[in-house]
Amino acid sequence: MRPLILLLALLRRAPWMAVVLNPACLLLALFLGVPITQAAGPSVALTAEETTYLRRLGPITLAPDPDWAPFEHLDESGGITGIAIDLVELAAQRLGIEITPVIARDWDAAVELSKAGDVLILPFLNRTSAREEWLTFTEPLLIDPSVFITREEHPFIADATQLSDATIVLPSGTSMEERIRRDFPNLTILQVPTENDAFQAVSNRAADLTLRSLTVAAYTIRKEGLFNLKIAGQAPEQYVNRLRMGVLQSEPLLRDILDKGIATISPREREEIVNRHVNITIVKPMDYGFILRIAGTLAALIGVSFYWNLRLKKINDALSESERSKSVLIANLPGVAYRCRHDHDWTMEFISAGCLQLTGYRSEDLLHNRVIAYNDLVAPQDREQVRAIWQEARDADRPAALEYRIITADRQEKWVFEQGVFVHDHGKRQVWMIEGLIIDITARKRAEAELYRVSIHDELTGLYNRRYMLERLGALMTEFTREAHCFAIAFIDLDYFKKINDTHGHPAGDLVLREFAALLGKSVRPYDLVGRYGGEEFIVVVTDSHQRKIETMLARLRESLKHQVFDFHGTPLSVTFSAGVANSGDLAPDEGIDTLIMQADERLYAAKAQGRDRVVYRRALSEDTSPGLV
Ligand SMILES: Nc1nc2c(ncn2[C@@H]2O[C@H](COP(=O)(O)OP(=O)(O)OP(=O)(O)O)[C@@H](O)[C@H]2O)c(=O)[nH]1
Repeated sequence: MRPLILLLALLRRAPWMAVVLNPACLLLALFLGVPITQAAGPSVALTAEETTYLRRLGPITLAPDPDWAPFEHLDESGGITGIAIDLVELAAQRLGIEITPVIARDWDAAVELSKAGDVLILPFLNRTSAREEWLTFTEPLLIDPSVFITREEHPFIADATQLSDATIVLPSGTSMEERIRRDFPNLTILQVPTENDAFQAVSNRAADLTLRSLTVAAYTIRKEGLFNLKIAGQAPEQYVNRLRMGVLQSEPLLRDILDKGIATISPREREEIVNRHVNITIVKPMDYGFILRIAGTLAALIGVSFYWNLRLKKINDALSESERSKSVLIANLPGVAYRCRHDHDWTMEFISAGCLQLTGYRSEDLLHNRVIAYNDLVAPQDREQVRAIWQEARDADRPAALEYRIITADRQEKWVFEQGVFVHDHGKRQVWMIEGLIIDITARKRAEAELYRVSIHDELTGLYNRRYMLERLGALMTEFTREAHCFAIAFIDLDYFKKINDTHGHPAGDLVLREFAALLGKSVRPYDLVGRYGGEEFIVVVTDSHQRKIETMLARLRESLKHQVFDFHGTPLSVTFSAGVANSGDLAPDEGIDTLIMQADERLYAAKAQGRDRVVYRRALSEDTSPGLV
């Protein structure tokens, strides 16, 4: 009997001794490094029913295998010892019960005692269906893997099904034999009487391998000095030993009580008990096949990762290059790239650095309207139109392109061209932002304006040219037809102009043309139109014309001209003009601008024919005209 069982038994019979023994045990435990919990009293509370049951049950007997070291075996003094015994004792101590071992001759005898009901418990065995015929099993006291044992020179066993021509040796009467026959039909089975014989058979080459509990193997190799043996591989999961107490089927309550005690044993306590008997550190043998598989997988992973890293690097390089060129492009734009909200302020979320040059404000001044909103930069007269164009683009779901003016920080007006697009969400339901470009087109606008100005003006006199005058006459005619706004035209031609050219040269004629044009310009109201129709012929268009107004204007012109002397390098030059006038109000309904021009032209010729220096209005009037008469 183990000293601990003796001690527990003593305490149960004479509780007063605990007063003396508890401090002594505590000191002893501290000295030996034994966990305090092991010295503590019962830690499982039994129910009244369980206590009554145990009292009625009487001695709790168990029959260990006397020859199954290190789990259960006889020590030198004939007492039973081993891992199983220590685990049972610990559970019993936690339960506060006493378990009495009955030492049988051998394992078979122990089984017979159990089958006969002479002992209540077989302490440490795997559950099998054969054993379940008379036993009920507790939870495992210990879980112990099974391992293949071979001689030193034997290669590591990764998969025992691959072994050929191998003989496996097993002790007879174990639960393992039948399973091995089924799972490893490739192996020849050799049976020997005891556990120890199995190890010896491998050591002395009677068999190639055996399959035993790891704990037993470690213990036996060490104890028997079988150093030509080694643990060569772990058996599959179904060979793991779950070593339990087998309780007579008639005593399920005893099994439940024992389970309560087993549940209190911690993994650390199990490990300490096993080490106390085996004193081994288990170093798992190298599974080269497994390592090769892992190495292969790792190599494949490294290869794949290397490939993807390369691809990623290429993509990143391309992206960086693309980002770089985009940045360079944006930085060198003749304007700005932007992203703004479609709100009243056109709130900028991003605007490139060109902002400063374009607007006189830094990008950060415009971001989120910090200093100024973009809408405030748009020239007030263009704001409505800008908004309308963007709204139209949004409604039609298309990009927008527009030109408008902005007012810069130093109050200059600049023309800009903007092109942008709405950035939608995936469903295109909610508009996010507008993204686009704004470019300074002031220079182009000025060039265009100059081109246009040149295209509609006469170079010598600065008056509108014939093409522009005809264009405007067409527009006035349309307006007249639609809204009856009358207008009158006068063709004015200088008299005997050729003589000036002939007498004083072409430059003298140019001077007269320029000076006369200036005089003509001054004679009309700002909203009347004056142009050079060709050569020395001019045209005046008087809008909202009443006969009186054009008469007054031409009379004033003749009067001015009478006193006007053009100075050509000291040579005084003077000139008169003849004119023919036609009024849109006098046209028949089917007559248009051509008729009006023809009438004015005819009347001009009439004025010439009548002696020049006069104005002819209507045919009726022309009969009355005399030189100088208006
Ligand atoms: N200096 C100058 N002369 C021009 C220009 N354009 C036309 N002329 C001249 O104007 C003159 C027109 O002469 P005519 O058509 O005979 O007319 P006119 O001499 O004024 O005689 P009437 O019109 O009948 O009074 C021509 O000598 C043209 O060469 C111009 O731009 N500069």
